[in-house]
Amino acid sequence: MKAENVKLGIAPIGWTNDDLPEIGKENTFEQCVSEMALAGFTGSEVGSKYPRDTQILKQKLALRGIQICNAWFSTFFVDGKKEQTIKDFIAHRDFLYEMGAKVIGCSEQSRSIQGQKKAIFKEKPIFNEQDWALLAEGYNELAKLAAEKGMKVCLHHHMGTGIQTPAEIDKYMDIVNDDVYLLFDSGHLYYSEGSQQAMLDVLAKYIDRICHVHLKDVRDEVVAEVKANGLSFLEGVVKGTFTVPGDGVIDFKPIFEILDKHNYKGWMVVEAEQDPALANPLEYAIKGRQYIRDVAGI
Ligand SMILES: O=C1C[C@@H](O)[C@H](O)[C@@H](O)C1=O
Ligand SMILES: [Co+2]
Repeated sequence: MKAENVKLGIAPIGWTNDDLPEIGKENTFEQCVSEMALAGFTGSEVGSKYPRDTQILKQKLALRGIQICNAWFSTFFVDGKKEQTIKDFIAHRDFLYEMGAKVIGCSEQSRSIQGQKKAIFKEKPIFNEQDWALLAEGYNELAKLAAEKGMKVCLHHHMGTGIQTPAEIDKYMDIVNDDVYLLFDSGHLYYSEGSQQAMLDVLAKYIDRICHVHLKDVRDEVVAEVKANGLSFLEGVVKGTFTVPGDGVIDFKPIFEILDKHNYKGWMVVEAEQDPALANPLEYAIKGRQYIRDVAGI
């Protein structure tokens, strides 16, 4: 890949999982960002242990050569919580802007089961036409608010949410304005479809509307167990559904090729939530970084 186009980050979720705070609670913020730098990354998303004071956070990150490139934001438009979502979004946007990020990765969490004890392959929400209209109206407004600061809004398709499958991504991309973007997460698409090709098709189809990338690998045998036993998303995470690129079933070479061919400019963020007691975060960060060096040439 062309090194001048792409920056490499890693998410703190491999050290401490904010969806399951028990996982990695012993890992400190300082350890996390120091190990990110040690493994060769220059960017990070934001975890709950990060200082919220932007001056303090900037100083601690600058010491390690790390920049903030994005932070997760939950939206609740389909639940009818537009006013609160917009208010919270503006505060989140201003924090990220102050930190120098250019994109805001959002996920529609109305009726999401990703944090619940429900079978991830059986009980996800399905949006109706009225839900989709609320979603489009909300995301079109977020895009305008982001543009006020020269930033972009992208939606994170996610297991257990109303926008998980390629058909749901198509619907979303169809009904929002062109200035609303997509966050491509390899792990969530592969997990949902069980198919490398389906994942690549989404990437190729929307490459010009993708402004942020999460690199997540998947362990097929854990997905099979999740399916067979009706496990929840988080039960799967604890068992090791996800891992760093190169350690699971996904071949990232064609992903890098599509991104490179279309001159993708932005961040690729390794995001591999698993139990840090079983998968040492520094060791796995180094493993993921080496794989990217070997396969993407950056
Ligand atoms: O981007 C992400 C953020 C996490 O909180 C989430 O559950 C994870 O799977 C993900 O892709
Ligand atoms: Co992700």
